Amino acid sequence: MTALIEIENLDLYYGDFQALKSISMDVPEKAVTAFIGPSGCGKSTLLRSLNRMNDLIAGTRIEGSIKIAGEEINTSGMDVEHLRKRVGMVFQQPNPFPKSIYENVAYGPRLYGINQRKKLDELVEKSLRSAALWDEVKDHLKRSALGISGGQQQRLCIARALAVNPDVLLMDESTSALDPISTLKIEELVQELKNEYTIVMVTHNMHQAARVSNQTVFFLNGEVVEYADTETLFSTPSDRRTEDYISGRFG
Ligand SMILES: Nc1ncnc2c1ncn2[C@@H]1O[C@H](COP(=O)(O)OP(=O)(O)OP(=O)(O)O)[C@@H](O)[C@H]1O
Repeated sequence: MTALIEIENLDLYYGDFQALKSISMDVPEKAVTAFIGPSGCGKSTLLRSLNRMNDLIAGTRIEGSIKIAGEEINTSGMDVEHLRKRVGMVFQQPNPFPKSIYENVAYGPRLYGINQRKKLDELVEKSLRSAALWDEVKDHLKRSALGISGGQQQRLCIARALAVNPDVLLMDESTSALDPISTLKIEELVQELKNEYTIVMVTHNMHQAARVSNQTVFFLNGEVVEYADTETLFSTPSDRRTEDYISGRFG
């Protein structure tokens, strides 16, 4: 598989505290990569590094290299707005804007200068279809996004991210606030989306990582302990610490 993201010797500090230690790994294109590990091991920090969301946290210092499609993103010259268009993100809690369903999805395209109604209508429909939400909302696109269920709101947030045509979708525990049926819908959706997008997901749920991902990365104390294809990592882990974690001995 081709690597879309190449991370090399990445160190990240929050003030004096080193949260990521010499991380080197590749993220393959058009596949699902899962980050697992106990609380506080650095999963979300690495995820946020991939679209420079850590820039928003005061006192953060980062060293090392992250290349996306061959382009270094850890440089002062990087256009961060453009990077976040290419690398979209969905969070733990659904966070639709207090606007209509339509306007949530049209927001990004409008920001990037698309104002033609017909073009926006097409983009909204395409994004909602890709997020497996169209059939449920097509007859009330003008209703408030805050009035739909949590699971639908999360799929709306996925549609909003897809509307600006990203290459990468980052998902930070994006199903942990949802009921089992909504979770399953998003897991099925991720299976579809990986045909077109590179997906990186943080999950606390090892069963989810096993069900959904192609590659799994196990983190501990800011380090990558093991990185393998998901089946191998869960069936024959090569590091004792991975084995202890996936068999529930800690974390
Ligand atoms: N804004 C911050 N300022 C200072 N320290 C932070 C900040 N964010 C995270 N940390 C610390 O960095 C370490 C890694 O945190 P991170 O949130 O990346 O872990 P995680 O594996 O995603 O955890 P969880 O599974 O609980 O979300 C933790 O020790 C955390 O306390």
